Amino acid sequence: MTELKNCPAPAKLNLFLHVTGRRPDGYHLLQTVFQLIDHGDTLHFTLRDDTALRRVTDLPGVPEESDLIIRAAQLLQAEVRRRTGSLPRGVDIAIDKVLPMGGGVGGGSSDAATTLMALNQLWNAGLGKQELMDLGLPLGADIPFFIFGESAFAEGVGEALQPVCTPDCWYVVIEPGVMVPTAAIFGSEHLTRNTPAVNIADFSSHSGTAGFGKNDLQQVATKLFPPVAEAVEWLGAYGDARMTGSGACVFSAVATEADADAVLAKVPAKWQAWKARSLHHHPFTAKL
Ligand SMILES: C[C@@](CO)(OP(=O)(O)O)[C@H](O)COP(=O)(O)OP(=O)(O)OC[C@H]1O[C@@H](n2ccc(N)nc2=O)[C@H](O)[C@@H]1O
Ligand SMILES: Nc1ncnc2c1ncn2[C@@H]1O[C@H](COP(=O)(O)OP(=O)(O)O)[C@@H](O)[C@H]1O
Repeated sequence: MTELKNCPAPAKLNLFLHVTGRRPDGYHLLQTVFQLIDHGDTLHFTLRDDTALRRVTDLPGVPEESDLIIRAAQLLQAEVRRRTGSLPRGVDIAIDKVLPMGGGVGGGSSDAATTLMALNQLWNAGLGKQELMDLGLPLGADIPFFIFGESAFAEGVGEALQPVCTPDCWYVVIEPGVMVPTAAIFGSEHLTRNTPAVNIADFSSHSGTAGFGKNDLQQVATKLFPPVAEAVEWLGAYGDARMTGSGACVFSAVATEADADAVLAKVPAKWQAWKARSLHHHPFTAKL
């Protein structure tokens, strides 16, 4: 095999996100439910004759060397060399970028996770799922989840994962048109960091699960970025609207695709908005 085309990198939504404490290194301890959705980027991998790792698609604002796709590929290439003594062949990586950057839908992390899974196969590297998850974690806390490959209840910084049953539904997602820097939200003096711990059964036994808990990062993000507050208020007229991750995207669950279309038809033109269906499993791990 010399190429892997059309590899999906789906987005996630954080159905709730509680900040329960802080690690000694300053990183925040979270509890969250990650929901996979059927909207995302698509990556294409082609082996090269040398050992270079190249992104062949321009991504405005993200230099090639800092792209999580390239950094993930470098990590795995080095790991394969450590294990086998030889460097695997280089790769050209193309990306159809759909997901908003800094949107809280995990685009960069999902791209990196798909890269690790695709190159593990293309290079016959033979790493197990947990090994790939461990390799990805230092690059981004959401990467292990995407490799885990199913909707999950997460703790720690997001790396301690348990599968969880989530509702089959559609989501309307609004992009409020601002990029929210994750570090600024976690660094805010106004962030509450002591939400009492819940357990997976509390989430699972909640009937309207999309409305369980809250997003502790939302209060800070809406103060710093008024367009996020505006989107929460607007979408709130159609259901329980909340922010995903550290923002900026805002989502609400609806029962059917027709319901999603009805809300989308009314979204003010100044915002990008889209619909997505909940997924139980990652569409790429299912293919592997
Ligand atoms: C908030 C979440 C929820 O899914 O998602 P996104 O909104 O990014 O999608 C993640 O925990 C995002 O984790 P990760 O992707 O690793 O965050 P980064 O952007 O690398 O973090 C930027 C900075 O935020 C702070 N940070 C991040 C995560 C965390 N649990 N505690 C922190 O204190 C750290 O100062 C870190 O240096
Ligand atoms: N392949 C990539 N796609 C998106 N962002 C990337 C990528 N590689 C690096 N980044 C950087 O990571 C940051 C966070 O991106 P992203 O994962 O899309 O947002 P979020 O963590 O809010 O869901 C971006 O602002 C960008 O600078």
